[in-house]
Amino acid sequence: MAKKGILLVNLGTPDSPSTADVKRYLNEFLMDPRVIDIGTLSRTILVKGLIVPFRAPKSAKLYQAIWDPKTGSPLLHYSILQQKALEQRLGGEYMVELAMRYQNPSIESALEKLKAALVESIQVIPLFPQYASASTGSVYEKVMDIVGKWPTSPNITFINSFHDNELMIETFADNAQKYNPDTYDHVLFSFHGLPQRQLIKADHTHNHCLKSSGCCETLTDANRFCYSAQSHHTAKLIAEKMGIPREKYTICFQSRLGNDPWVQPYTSEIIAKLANEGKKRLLVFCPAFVADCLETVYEVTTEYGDEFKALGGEHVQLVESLNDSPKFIDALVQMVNPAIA
Ligand SMILES: C=CC1=C(C)c2cc3[nH]c(cc4nc(cc5[nH]c(cc1n2)c(C)c5CCC(=O)O)C(CCC(=O)O)=C4C)c(C)c3C=C
Ligand SMILES: [Fe+2]
Ligand SMILES: [Fe+2]
Repeated sequence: MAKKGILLVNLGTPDSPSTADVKRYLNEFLMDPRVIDIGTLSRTILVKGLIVPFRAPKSAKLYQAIWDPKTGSPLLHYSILQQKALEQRLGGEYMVELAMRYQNPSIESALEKLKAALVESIQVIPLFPQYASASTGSVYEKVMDIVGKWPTSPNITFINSFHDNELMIETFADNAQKYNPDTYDHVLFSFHGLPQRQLIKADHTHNHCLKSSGCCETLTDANRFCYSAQSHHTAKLIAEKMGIPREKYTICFQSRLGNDPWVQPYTSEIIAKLANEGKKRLLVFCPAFVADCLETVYEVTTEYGDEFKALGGEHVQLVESLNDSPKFIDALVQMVNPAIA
């Protein structure tokens, strides 16, 4: 009997932490018009002339700091574990492939494997809990660019977002327990940032995002694709699950690139504010990522940790990501087939 195909897609990572490989990765990533959403000529000048030449050697050093001698990039390592665990949990009826939107394993190669196995259907799961055009939307576009050219169009479906998935929320809450959350002065929910322009573009009502104060902080029917509103919703659900009172946590956005305004508040500014208020210990969740990666292991633990200490703080504790925790694999099983979960 033909198997059902599942394609897990995460963002991407360089093949190695060498400057040449980081350059290739950043070029592919940042030349995506959904990631830097400006005209082609301006994007080419900005990315190839400015960002990549200056950023690649610096980023390569950061990747070298997190690269495991045996398992390589944490993002790829945990993604492979997720793929293997999901395939095992789903059983013989399913074939699970992993791809990265940028670099390797490529979406092309993963789709070719599913096609060669004559799968009866393909379900694509972009591994981004909150919808953004720069992440989920880009995966849709790339998959459809490839599959749309096949002579036989497969039965294909996509998971759009899973910002409120109960098992995902529980996994983050469970992961925090071992740090005794009550012993922290404040909790941060730090999401990957996004240019404000992209929030406005993704507003399908054309009349909602960033139109009034706080409009992107509550999820409603009108802004259901808003990355900020979905992020606020995820944070609220984790906080509720853990019983963290509203005044004890802040939702913020990290990893800003360039000078354009991004979704606010910025994590670095919140860290400085909390240090100035005399807070000593911070517990940080990064619920935009399903796997630990440069943005969690390096940016939060090392960069924000050092910044906080330099301003008088004592400790920044990252709550591990979902990685291959069995409950998160259950969440993926549920997305594929609620009857199995
Ligand atoms: C305009 C720039 C960027 C946008 C928009 C953006 C959106 C976005 N990214 C992720 C997930 C990840 N991003 C990661 C790294 C990363 N992101 C950017 C820039 C934008 N991201 C850069 C330049 C980098 C590289 C790191 C660096 O050079 O400092 C990663 C980690 C990859 C890894 O190998 O570990 C992830 C994951 C999402 C979900 C998103 C939209 C919401
Ligand atoms: Fe990013
Ligand atoms: Fe919004």
